[in-house]
Amino acid sequence: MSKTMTQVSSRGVLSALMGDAGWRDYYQVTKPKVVMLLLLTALVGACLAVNGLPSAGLLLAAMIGIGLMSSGAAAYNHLLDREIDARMMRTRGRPLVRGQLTAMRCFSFATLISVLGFAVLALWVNMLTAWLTAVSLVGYALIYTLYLKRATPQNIVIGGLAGAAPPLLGWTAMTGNVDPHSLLLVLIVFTWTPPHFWALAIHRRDDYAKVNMPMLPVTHGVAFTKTCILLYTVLLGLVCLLPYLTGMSHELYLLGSSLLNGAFLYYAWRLKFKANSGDAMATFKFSIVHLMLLFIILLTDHYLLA
Ligand code: HEM
Ligand SMILES: CC(C)=CCC/C(C)=C/CC/C(C)=C/COP(=O)(O)OP(=O)(O)O
Repeated sequence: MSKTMTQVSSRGVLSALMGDAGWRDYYQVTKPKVVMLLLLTALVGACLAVNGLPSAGLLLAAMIGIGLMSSGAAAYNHLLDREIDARMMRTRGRPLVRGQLTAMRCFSFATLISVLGFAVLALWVNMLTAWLTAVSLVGYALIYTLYLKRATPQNIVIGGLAGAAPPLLGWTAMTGNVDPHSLLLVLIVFTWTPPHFWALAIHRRDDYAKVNMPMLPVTHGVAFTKTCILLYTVLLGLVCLLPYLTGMSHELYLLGSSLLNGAFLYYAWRLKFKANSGDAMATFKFSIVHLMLLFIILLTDHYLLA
């Protein structure tokens, strides 16, 4: 059957826009698994901000806006890191390194979805959330990626604030203001980030050393980094008590978070004192399960016991 003019022309426009890149290349630069966990924390922040169920339309708009801007931040990170990504084992298969996606197309894509996300938040959520999300995007894509990451071993402690913002963004999307309880959720993710990343950084120490990236295992050694992971994991356990102690969460959360933090502490202790070769990556992978389950327990506790 002959193709209609519209099919040919629309396909022509699409291929002109995408070039050699397939949709998978654009999808990959958004760091989808990271953004999905970020959105889970934003969803929980939104649900804990209200009694009962949040407005479905408002929640949908917030998730779309925050998701688009987080994806845009990740795409800018791929663009700005493409030179070092080409030299590291872990990242050398990325779309811009392979040449599947050009820098200009990645920049255009990142800008398009970031602007779209800001517009959704500004038009259908509120300006506070739109601006807070924009600040998080700049914090991660520029301040962390372009400066902190290359400047100091404390890069991810400070840069972690951007990735810890989503629970606050979900909360302000529902209420239009910054509640102290929402900052507790930010503090949990902020405290979780160093053990999360430093475990991976231990495993990838040689990669980061090769590109002169001042990650803690490179600047201060693996033993010191393991001690910092253990100390931050203890701190995380204490910080996770705050939602219960302030009355935001209840016994179900206290039990669940204590079990999860006990497990995280075991991983961090084993990494420090009884490490085998795969323990750093096992700790990194557990950190992701830990944060996901922690926020699911926060949500369950809110609806079962609030
Ligand atoms: C400055 C803060 C952070 C740093 C430096 C960091 C670092 C990293 C790195 C280097 C990876 C491996 C990525 C890869 O090899 O493709 C990773 C994976 C991941 N991170 Fe983080 N992270 C941070 C914050 C967060 C936050 C806040 C979340 C979610 C709330 C998160 C969730 C994840 C997830 C789900 C993965 C697995 C991605 C995959 O398997 O594709 N990270 N992180
Ligand atoms: C709007 C908003 C909430 C923005 C922040 C969202 C965001 C995408 C956070 C990403 C956290 C993360 C995986 C950082 C790793 O960057 P890296 O450059 O150290 O990792 P890489 O070497 O794997 O690229």
